[in-house]
Amino acid sequence: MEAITAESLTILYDGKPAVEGVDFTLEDSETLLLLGPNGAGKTTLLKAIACFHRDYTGRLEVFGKPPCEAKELIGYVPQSHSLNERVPLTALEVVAMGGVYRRGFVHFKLPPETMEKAREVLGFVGLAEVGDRLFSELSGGQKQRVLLARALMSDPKLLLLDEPLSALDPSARAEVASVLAKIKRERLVTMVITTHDINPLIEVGDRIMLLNRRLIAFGRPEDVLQDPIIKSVYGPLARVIPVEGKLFCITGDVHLHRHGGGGR
Ligand SMILES: Nc1ncnc2c1ncn2[C@@H]1O[C@H](COP(=O)(O)OP(=O)(O)OP(=O)(O)O)[C@@H](O)[C@H]1O
Repeated sequence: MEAITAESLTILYDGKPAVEGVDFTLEDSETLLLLGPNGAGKTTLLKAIACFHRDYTGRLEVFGKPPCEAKELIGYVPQSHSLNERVPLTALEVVAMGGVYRRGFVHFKLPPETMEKAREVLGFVGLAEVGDRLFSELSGGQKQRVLLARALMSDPKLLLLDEPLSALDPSARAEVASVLAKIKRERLVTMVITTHDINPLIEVGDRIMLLNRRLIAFGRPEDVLQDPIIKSVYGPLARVIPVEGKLFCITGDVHLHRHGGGGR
C-alpha cells in the first residue's frame, strides 16, 4: 500500500510557493531520507504531510486519505521540542505523555497501562535506566531518544522526523541513528526523516529525496546519490564517494539553526 502520495504538490505561505510541483510515492514500511539545503522546503513538506500546514494545491494523501483525516496514524518529532524544561518532568513522564495527548487532553495522573507501555518503549530506545531522571538533565542524544519513544507511544504507522540528528555530537548521532535503524527493523513503520547530512542515516534510507523548493531527485539511494545530481544543488565541490561499499556524500552543507531551541 502507498503510505504517501504527492501529485503536483505545491505548498504555500501567504500565497507564495515554498515547495513547488512535487510528485512522489512512498510505499508502506519504506524510509525516506529528505535531503536539501537551508530553506529547501523540507520542514514545510513534513508539516503538510502531518496536517500542520494545510495551504497547498495538488494531491497529497497519507494511506489513501487527506493528511488531516490520517492524523491518528502519524507521529511527528519536530526540530525543536516544545517542552518547558523548567517543568520537572521525568523521562518516563515525557514518554507517557505521548500516549495521552492523542486523546485530546492530559491526565494529571497517568493510567498504569500508559506508564507500563512508556517503560516498554523507553526500554526499546535503550533508556530503561533513565526513566526516573529529569528530562532536562539528560544529554542531547538521550533527549532525542526520549522524544522518539514519546512518538512511538501512539503506535504510528507513519513517523515524521525533522532533523533528528542536528545539534548532536558524533557519538550521540550514532546512538540516535542506531535507534532509527532499530525502529525500521522492528516496528513496520513508514518513516520520513529530514536531514542536512544523510551519511549517518544512509543505511536506513530506502528512498532519498533531494529537494530544493522543487523536486531535484527521488529514488533509490544509488540512483539519487550521483555526482551530477548532488553538484546541481550543492555546487562543484560536492561529490559522492564509495567508502567500504557504502556511499558517502560530501555536500559542505551545514544546518543553520533558524528555529532556535537548543537542548535537543
Ligand atoms: N511560517 C512561515 N511563513 C512564511 N514562510 C515560511 C514559514 N516557514 C517557512 N517559510 C519559508 O519557506 C521556505 C522553506 O522553509 P523550510 O523551513 O521548509 O525549509 P527547510 O528545508 O526545512 O530549511 P532548514 O533546513 O533550514 O530547516 C523558506 O523560504 C522559509 O523562509
